[in-house]
Amino acid sequence: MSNREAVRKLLHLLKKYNKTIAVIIGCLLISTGLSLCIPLINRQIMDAGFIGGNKSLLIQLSIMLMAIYGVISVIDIIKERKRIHISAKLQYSLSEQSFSHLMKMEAGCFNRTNYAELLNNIYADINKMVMIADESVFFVVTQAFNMLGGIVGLFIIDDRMTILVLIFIPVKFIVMKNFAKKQKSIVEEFIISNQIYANWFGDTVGGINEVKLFNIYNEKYDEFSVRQRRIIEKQRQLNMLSRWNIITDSIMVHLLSTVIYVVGANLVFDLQLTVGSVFAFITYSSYVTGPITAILNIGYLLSGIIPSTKRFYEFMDLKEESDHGSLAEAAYGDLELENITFSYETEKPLLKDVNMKFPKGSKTALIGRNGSGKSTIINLLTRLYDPADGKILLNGTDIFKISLQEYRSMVSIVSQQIYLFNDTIKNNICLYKTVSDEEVEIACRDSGLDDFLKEVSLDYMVGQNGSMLSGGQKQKIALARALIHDRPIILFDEVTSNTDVYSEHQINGLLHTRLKDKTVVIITHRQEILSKVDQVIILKHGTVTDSGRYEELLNNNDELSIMLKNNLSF
Ligand SMILES: Nc1ncnc2c1ncn2[C@@H]1O[C@H](COP(=O)(O)OP(=O)(O)OP(=O)(O)O)[C@@H](O)[C@H]1O
Repeated sequence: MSNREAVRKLLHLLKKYNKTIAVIIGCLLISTGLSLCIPLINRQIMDAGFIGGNKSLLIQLSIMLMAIYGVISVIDIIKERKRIHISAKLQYSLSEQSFSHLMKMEAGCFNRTNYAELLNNIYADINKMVMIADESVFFVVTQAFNMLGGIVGLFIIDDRMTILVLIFIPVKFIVMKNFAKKQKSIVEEFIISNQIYANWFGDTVGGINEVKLFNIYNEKYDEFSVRQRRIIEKQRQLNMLSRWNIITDSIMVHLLSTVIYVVGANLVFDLQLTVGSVFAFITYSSYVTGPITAILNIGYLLSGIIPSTKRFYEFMDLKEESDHGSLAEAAYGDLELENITFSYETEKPLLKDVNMKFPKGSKTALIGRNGSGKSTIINLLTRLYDPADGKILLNGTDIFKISLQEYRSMVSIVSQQIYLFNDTIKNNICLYKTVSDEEVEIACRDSGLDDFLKEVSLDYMVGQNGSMLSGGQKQKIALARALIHDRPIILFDEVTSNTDVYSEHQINGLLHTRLKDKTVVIITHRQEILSKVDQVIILKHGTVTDSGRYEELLNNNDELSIMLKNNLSF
């Protein structure tokens, strides 16, 4: 995305608030107009009041000044309320957009990024983008007005000295522009360093147990040190640059004031100018030179906002799950994979022309060596990924013609990689579905979780991703969850890998009792289950090599019989 496009997107964000922005700019123009009168009043206070000895005029003008300051303050409060309102609305709207996009993103988008990096990027980018409603952005709009008023004020006082100020403008502009350019490049490096750190941090915290068990703390510490130092160095450079910016600005302003004092003093001594005029002139000159910094500060500000805007919209452009199906109600029936071709990465084809049929209410076991594509079939059946070619049919209807929500409401998954929310066992089972306690209890009994529930209650908090539970207990919660949601198609992804013989027996029993009418696809190499299912499908390197009833395959498929006889795992 180009800078121009990023600016266009930012302006588009503000479009909704046109009216409020108009009020803010109106307020700023009124207060700028009022402040332009202040130097002239001050000049009168000095010349006619103090030097001329006119006490009553001095009091009147002082009261007038106070009133002007009062009005400016009231206007400022009105303006700030409006501005803060825009800022808060923007923050909510960007957060809301990013959250709903995140929920709809394709599963593949999460393969190369971790949650800490995502959180860091979204949080940092939104905070930066909201700065488009920063006070200084609106302030700059009125600065042209301020400059113009300042130049008029200067000319009113003395046109010769005004030339001095006008010569100063391009000098200051060039110096300040250099600062803005440098800051832009440091900000970009700072953002990249932060992103690298957040990615590394999320990855390291995710692998905290590996760090401990493999004693790699020192190596991780070194990595931390390199990454964190890079960020701190960039931050240091930014702080120093900003300090140099302020110092240079102030030296230049003082230089101009000194020149004005010297030239002004000569004019005062020659009785061509009053003392009050010199002070008013200095104030007006700050009205003219000040905006240069303010305008370039916008460059400063934008140099931070634009990279964040680009990254935010690149994130927003990540592909969402396709959901073009219009069918809001799908009929339960046979599930079929027809000539399915699929790959996670284009250069590495995985599934090649795969055909499978799971008749309504049937039980199918998928077997094959590691990496043969079993879980990938489940990923396609849950529509976490879309096939590159071929069709998946439910009761003869292409599942892509069914709305994603409707299709997903027909499928449950019991996976070895179940994610448990940091909530109670009951809430993890029900997942926002309202069910009676009795139903939950029955599901817990059928899933074999009731043993564990003798030790803890259903209100037991499971910890971050079920960290307070064993692998087997987590899988039983996954099974109870599937039973409670009672969907017609149930996919078991290696659920028996973490279960003991008793639980395996229980799952096998369930398949032929409570789940009797469901279409079940189960990835397992457990013989007790294989021997009872309606069909076993063997996958090898992404293709179906054989299928049939277990006993038939045992007799006809050499590879299977050798492996099972030797009790080798698939
Ligand atoms: N998200 C992914 N992105 C890229 N490649 C992937 C992804 N998930 C799996 N793969 C690759 O696809 C291939 C098939 O993986 P899959 O998980 O389907 O195998 P599997 O048969 O279930 O294996 P296992 O028995 O080890 O669980 C593997 O080579 C794997 O490296």
